[in-house]
Amino acid sequence: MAKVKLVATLGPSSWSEETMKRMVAEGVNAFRLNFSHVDYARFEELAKQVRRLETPLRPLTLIADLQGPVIRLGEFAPFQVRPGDRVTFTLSSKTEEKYAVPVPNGVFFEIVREGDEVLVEGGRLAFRIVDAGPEKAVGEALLEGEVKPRKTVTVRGKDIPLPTITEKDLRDIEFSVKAGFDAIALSFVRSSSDVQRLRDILFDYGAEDVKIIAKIETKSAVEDLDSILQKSDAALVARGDLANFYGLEEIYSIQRYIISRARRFGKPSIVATQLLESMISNPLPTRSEVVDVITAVRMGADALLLAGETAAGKYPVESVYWLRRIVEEAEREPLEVEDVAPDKSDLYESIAKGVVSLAEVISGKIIAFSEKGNTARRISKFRPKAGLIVFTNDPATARYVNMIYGVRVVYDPSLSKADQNLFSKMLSKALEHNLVNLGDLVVFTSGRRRGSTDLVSVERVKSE
Ligand SMILES: Nc1ncnc2c1ncn2[C@@H]1O[C@H](COP(=O)(O)OP(=O)(O)OP(=O)(O)O)[C@@H](O)[C@H]1O
Ligand SMILES: CC(=O)C(=O)O
Repeated sequence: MAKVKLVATLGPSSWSEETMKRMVAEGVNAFRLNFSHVDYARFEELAKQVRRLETPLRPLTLIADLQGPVIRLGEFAPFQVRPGDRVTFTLSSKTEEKYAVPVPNGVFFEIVREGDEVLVEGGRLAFRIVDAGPEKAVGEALLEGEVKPRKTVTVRGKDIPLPTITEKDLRDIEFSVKAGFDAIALSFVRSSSDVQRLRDILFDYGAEDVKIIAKIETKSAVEDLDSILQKSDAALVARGDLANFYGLEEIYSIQRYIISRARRFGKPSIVATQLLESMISNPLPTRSEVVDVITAVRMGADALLLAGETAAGKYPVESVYWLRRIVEEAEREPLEVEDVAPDKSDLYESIAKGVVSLAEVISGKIIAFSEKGNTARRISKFRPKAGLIVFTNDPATARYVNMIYGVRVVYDPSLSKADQNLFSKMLSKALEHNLVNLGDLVVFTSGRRRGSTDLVSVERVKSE
């Protein structure tokens, strides 16, 4: 099994139970649903379908990806543009005028200025604005392509001055909590207060166990990254929308920066978008896609996310197959991640580092019990070479640590932190599940108090 976790977006190409089953067999650990295309009845059914496919040793994390504050084009007949062609963005929801593009949101006209670059569909089309007014903006096409209705529109480098959590998002959050989603991916986060706002909303629903994945896709988020990471449970490198703020050539270093900061804070990082883009229509990836996936693994990403490849492509199962195959190849060589030092102010983190060093010195395996996921995060931060087996009695924790690099999860409600024989029980279950072998040395760890990691013990696996 790959150490890097695999996330697949569900969509019309992949949401049959049979296809999902095959994707799980190929190694998918988590499913994402994109709430830009939400259909509550279907999503509720899919959430149930995901639960039917999971087992105590193969939890499946279900992620609700909120739409966030986006502006979409209105209704019009698609048309082709070539560089130099002029189009007029007009404040309306629908138009039949030639070369007119309706934008049904006044906010767009408040922020767009002469000289700005307007991006449609994440930059697939770009227009230089030559004249901007309160209800109209004239743009000159910079790229060739088809302008299509309902696609997203942004102004390069500018945040959209709408609340990060929109009315639609609020409805979607309520739905996700009720439908049993495990994590919410918050789009267009701009500061840690956006994350706190979601935390408060979840608290009001009594859904503190639902995890928050901060999508890093604005310049403000990159600039405020550390405090966002502190407040979030995971970070997602949203390479698609990052290109609204940065040049494509800058994506590599921003991805590396986000992955490395996330690890400093012991939070899982997920790399998304265009990993195997060509597989939307081809059964094989390109050479450069293979290199991109290997690069993300070597940088130390916890998880990789397929989007259009599995949601709307012709080869959803093959895409997962190739992603796993490339990841496994990348994992044959050591990671290129820097050695991080434990945070001196956090004793438990130093103990976790000690556990990893000890396991390495004695060539042992690590078995941890993690109630809320803290022990698993702390240990994984130091990237134990022999991996990490995590037992938990909490299903939310099982599905959270399931997104963390190298973690083999065992959900077992019969275990308890207070049990004097916890370590020996975990050992016999690990043997039963073939996670350890006779003769192996095992380093056990857990915490006596909630949130701590302060018990360590070493044992050799013997037949009982
Ligand atoms: N639930 C869904 N229903 C229908 N189509 C979907 C669904 N989820 C994804 N898709 C399709 O898969 C494509 C890629 O999915 P992805 O989640 O990456 O969307 P995206 O690139 O973020 O685009 P969008 O701007 O539409 O949110 C989408 O553009 C859409 O065509
Ligand atoms: C995944 C996503 O939202 C992005 O890449 O922009």
